[in-house]
Parts: sequence; C-alpha cells; structure tokens
Amino acid sequence: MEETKLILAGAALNQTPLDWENNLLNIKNAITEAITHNVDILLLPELCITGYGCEDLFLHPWLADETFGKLLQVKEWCEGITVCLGVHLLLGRDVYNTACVIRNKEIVGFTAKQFLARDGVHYEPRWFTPWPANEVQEFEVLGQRYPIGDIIYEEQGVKFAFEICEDAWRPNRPAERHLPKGVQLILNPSASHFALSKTDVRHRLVVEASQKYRCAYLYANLLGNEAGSMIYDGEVLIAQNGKLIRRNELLSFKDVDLELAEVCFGDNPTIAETIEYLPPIDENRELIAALSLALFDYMRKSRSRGFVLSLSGGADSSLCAVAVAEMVRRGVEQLGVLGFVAKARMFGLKDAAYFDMIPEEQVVRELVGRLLTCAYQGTVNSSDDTFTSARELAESIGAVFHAWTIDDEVRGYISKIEDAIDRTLTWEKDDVTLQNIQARVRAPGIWMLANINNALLLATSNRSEAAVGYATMDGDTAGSISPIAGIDKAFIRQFLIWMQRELGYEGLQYVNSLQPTAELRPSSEAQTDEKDLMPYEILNKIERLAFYDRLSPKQVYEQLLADGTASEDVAEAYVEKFYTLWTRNQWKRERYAPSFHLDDYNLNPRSWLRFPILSGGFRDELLSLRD
Ligand SMILES: Nc1ncnc2c1ncn2[C@@H]1O[C@H](COP(=O)(O)OP(=O)(O)OC[C@H]2O[C@@H]([n+]3cccc(C(=O)O)c3)[C@H](O)[C@@H]2O)[C@@H](O)[C@H]1O
Ligand SMILES: Nc1ncnc2c1ncn2[C@@H]1O[C@H](COP(=O)(O)OP(=O)(O)OP(=O)(O)O)[C@@H](O)[C@H]1O
Ligand SMILES: NC(=O)CC[C@H](N)C(=O)O
Repeated sequence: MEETKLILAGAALNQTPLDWENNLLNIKNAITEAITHNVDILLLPELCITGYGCEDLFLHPWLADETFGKLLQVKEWCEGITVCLGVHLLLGRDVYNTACVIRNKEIVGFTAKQFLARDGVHYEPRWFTPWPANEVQEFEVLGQRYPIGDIIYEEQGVKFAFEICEDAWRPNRPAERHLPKGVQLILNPSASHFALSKTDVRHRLVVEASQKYRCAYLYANLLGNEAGSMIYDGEVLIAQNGKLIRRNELLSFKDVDLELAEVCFGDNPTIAETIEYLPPIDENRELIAALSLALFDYMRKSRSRGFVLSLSGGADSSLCAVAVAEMVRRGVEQLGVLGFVAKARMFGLKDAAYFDMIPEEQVVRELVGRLLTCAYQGTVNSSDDTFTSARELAESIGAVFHAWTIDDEVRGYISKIEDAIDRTLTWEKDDVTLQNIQARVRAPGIWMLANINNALLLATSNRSEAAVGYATMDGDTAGSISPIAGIDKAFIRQFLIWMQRELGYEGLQYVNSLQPTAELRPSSEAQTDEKDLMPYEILNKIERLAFYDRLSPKQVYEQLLADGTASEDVAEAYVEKFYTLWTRNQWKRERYAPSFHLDDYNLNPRSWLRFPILSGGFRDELLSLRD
C-alpha cells in the first residue's frame, strides 16, 4: 500500500440526556468545523445523540425510534466526510450500544460494544446486550438494511475498526483481533467518567495500544457534567505507533472541543520503542477544574439562578464558596464575559451590557455577587474565629454575605419540647439532641434564601462525614446538591491551603488556621470533629481499606497494626467505631443531595457503593477482631 494521509479529528461534546436541541447542535457544529478543516474521519463520543446518562430510558422502545430519526438527520450533515458517532439500537428485544459510521451522507454500518461497563459508576448490562466477537449481522429499519457487528471499515484504503469505551479496558479487547486483520486505525468513542488522575490511565491505554497493535488510535470522550453526577473531561487523544500526536486541554467550558491531526499510513510503520508517559498529574488543579465545570453545568442545566450557602467559616463550606468563585473565574477566562453570561442562562440583555462594560478585574467579583449568597448563622457556641473566617472569605470573593443568630429559634424549640415532655434538656443527657437542633434550625432560613433567589442550596458534607454519618439529617445535610460529598476531609484541608497559595484566594487564610469543629457543643468543651470521631487520616484509611480494597473488618484491623497506624487497643476501638457508624448511617447516605463523582470511588449508593440499609452491622466480625 502506498502512503495515505488522513486528517483525523475527535470532538468532545457537552451533551445532556434528552436535550435533542443541544445535542444535535453540538454534533452539527462539530461536523461543520471538521468539514471546514478538510477532516477525513471525525469521531464523536459514545451515545452522544441521546446522552450517555439516559439510564432506564434506554429500555424504552420509543427512545430508540426517536434516536434513529435523529441519526438520519445527522447523516444529511455529513457531506464529503466520514463521521463516526455513538448511538443505541433496539433490535428485537435487545438494546445495543453502538458506533455508527456515516460516509458522505450514507450509513455504512454499526459496530456494537462487546464489553459492557459494569463496575463502579457503570451499570450498562442493565440496559445493553454485549455483542459477540467476530460476528456480523444485518437488520432493517424503515425499509433499509444495515450491517451491524464486528465490522472492519475502510477509508481511502486504510482499514479501521472500533473499540467502544470499556472494550479497550479489558484484556481480550477487540484490538487483539484487529491487528491480524490489517487494521491500521482504531476509533474509540467514549463516555469515560472523570476521576482524579484517570487521564493518566487513559493515556497509557491509548498510546500503549497504538504501539502494541501498530496502529493509529483516535479517542473522543464526552465533556462536562452531563446528567448531574458524573463529570466527563472531554479528552481527545490521537496516537500512532506508540507516540502521542494530540491531546487537548481537559475539562473546558466549551460545548464542542475538536482536535485534529494529519496522520500518515504506510506499510512499514516505525514503532516507538519507548513510550513517553504523562508527567505526574496535579490532582489539586484537576479537582478545581472538574468541580467548577460540574457546578456550572449543573446550574445552567437545572436552570437555577446561582447558589446559596450556609457559610460557617469552616473547611467544607469554605471550599464550596471558593469553588463557585473559581467557577466564575474559569468560566469568564474561557468563554469571555459575554459568553459566560449567555451560557449561564440567568442574565438579561441589560445585565450583559453592564458586565461587558465594567473593568475586567471587577467582573468576576460582581458575577460572584450575583451567583453566590452566603449566610453565617451563629449560636452561643459559635466562635469569633469562624465568624471572621466566613465574613472575610465572602468579602474577598465578592459573595453576598448575611449574618444572623439562630439562638431564639433554638431556644424556642427546646422550651416547646421541654414543656411537652415536662423535663429540662441537659448536655449530660441530651447531647446529640441539643447538637442536632442547632444544625436543623439553620436549614429553614437558608432554604428561604434559596427559594427567593431560585438558587441551588449547596450542602457541604464531605466523604469522611458521609462514611460515619457525622452530619444532622435535615440540618447540615439539607441542600439541592452536595458538591464535595465525594472528597475526603484530609484532601479538602490540603486543597484549601493549595487554593490560597497557588490560586491566590487570600480569604482562605483564616480557615486554613482553624481546627475542624462543628461548634455545636458549648465552647468550654472545645469540640472538634477528630475528638468526636478519630483522626481523619485514620478514618479515611479505614474507609478505603474497607470499601475500596474490600477487606474484612479483621483484615482492616490487621493492616492498621501492620503499617504502624495504631496500637492494638486503639486500632480495635477505631475499627469498631467506624463499622458501627458506617452501618448505622447507610440511610443517611441514601438521602444525601445529588453529589459529583470526583475521586476514583465514592460512597454514593446510587452510583458507586451499594450497601444494605438494614443489616447485622458486622456484629460477629467485630467481636472476633483479635482472634
Ligand atoms: N436505619 C435507619 N433508617 C432510618 N432512620 C434511622 C436509621 N437508624 C437511625 N435512624 C434515625 O436517625 C436519627 C438520628 O440521625 P440524626 O438526627 O441525623 O442524628 P445522629 O446521627 O444521631 O447525630 C448527628 C451526629 O452528627 C454530628 N454533626 C451534626 C451536625 C453537624 C456536624 C458537623 O460536622 O458540623 C456534625 C453530631 O455531632 C452527631 O454526632 C434518629 O432519629 C434515628 O431514629
Ligand atoms: N455558624 C454557622 N453559620 C452558617 N452555617 C453553619 C454554621 N455552622 C455550621 N454551619 C453549616 O453546617 C455545615 C456543617 O458544619 P461542619 O462543621 O461539618 O463544616 P464546616 O464548618 O464547613 O467545616 P469544618 O468541619 O472544617 O469546621 C457547614 O458547612 C455549614 O454549612
Ligand atoms: N462508558 C464506558 O464504557 C466507561 C467504562 C470505562 N472503564 C471508563 O471508565 O472509562
């Protein structure tokens, strides 16, 4: 074969389940941009017509019909170009997750996914049927017959085939069979959820495959917070023969992010002997990029007008506040003032003209003022330190800041109940009750502000608290989204120091010098989270060993001893406490507001970690820790 040059492009798309208008516009814009650049093959992400996150709707026959109609529309936009995109098909009673190839306005065929994603946040076998390797069939829709299966396609003499997302993550991946069939190009349409440092794994997967299978590899992921919880980083990768050719900027605020490269295909490719891997990932930088994009997409897709936050001046609520500020800063930086204002969907023309006129350094502060309202809700147990921390942080980022006390309301409830039960409530007897009433009394006022602003109420729970239920149901768990519920407390604390130092959020200097405390007991008791629970580092370690590494309670206990974390008595006490609180509080995790998936795992029962609400609570296992 003579050398053939193809211009390959991948486009990340910010799609939304069932938002046909948005999804088709993004697809059309990507195709138009590709045609302008004389692209030969354009790859779009997995299930990008419907959105990847349609969940049980994939089982609805009408959705497949509707989607096929949209696919026929897309086909008409593909003049002089080959476009490959993810779409589901209903054949008989089976639903398939496929990649469709359209060449010059004709559908050439469909490749169906062979390995369904079924771990962590993925539940594909609930909806889709896997396709058997090496099999090709035909099906008919609206009088037209199409091939479907393990197809090898050809573009200007270059043979190409697919791996659809998870296909590439399995040992017996389709690429193993592609090489002997002369395939020189593999396309991978993906919906690969974001997790810290995961880009490194994807990079290895793609570049190593291009080396091992002596081919070019084109990869395109979804982009943005698609359906509420999972975030996609919009990664586009083009590699060939063990060398990376293109990799885009991840987690952008764009709707369409297209990358292209001219790639040469010949008979005797030079294969790189060594692969150049990515440098270590800066997870703090990644986290803030993901969090701010996730918040922005959630806000605009839910048509909310900003955020409301009960700001205690502690670490968790401070992180939520700076995340919104950073959302605005990054959004304006990437989209421009007018682009950001338009995309936020909450400002009128007058607002837009105003924001366009004011000096740049003022814009972000003023936009934060319009998008974030905070309230400090003190009690007799609150300290000046946390008040100063909250006020200074809100002021430094330009958020609206209210401060009031809730002592009257707390006293009102306590005296009502004391009258009803005819006894006085005391800290000795009623500790948790007296703590919880304070947390609960903070909920109605802050919900009122959220309703007035038509804004999202940010719930501030982190993953460490969620593990042990260290939060008051309908109190500090109240909220419409829980953006940091996937992040552990130790990570949050170092992250806030990084945000101050690296991103210049000087308003964080106060919280960065405070010990985490709920401030629910009288100040004479100097309550701290770690005194109530255990050191967060240990809590996080137990949680990870127990539910990520899937060890038994005894194995967790032995691990704590083996790595010198604690003595026998202390390790036993912490393991017992962790499992007891974990079990008792599953119901709380079921009731958390929707949260973002940010780390490589989380405790969200809807997406990652299923656990029974009622159980024996590891009673026997905890009794035999030392046997
Ligand atoms: N399986 C189950 N299904 C449904 N409900 C269940 C249940 N098990 C217990 N319950 C119910 O749960 C209720 C207790 O839950 P809840 O009222 O939330 O209270 P609870 O979990 O008992 O206590 C809250 C804890 O969170 C701490 N906290 C609160 C607020 C803020 C912070 C902070 O870090 O700032 C910390 C506080 O110090 C205390 O240790 C009980 O009424 C019980 O009946
Ligand atoms: N004085 C307060 N004013 C406003 N909100 C408060 C106050 N105290 C607690 N809250 C709300 O309750 C939430 C839970 O408190 P918690 O102590 O767990 O978090 P934090 O104060 O943000 O961080 P830290 O645990 O590091 O002190 C806070 O994030 C905040 O939303
Ligand atoms: N959509 C998929 O098949 C995703 C699964 C794959 N393991 C990933 O996380 O990237």
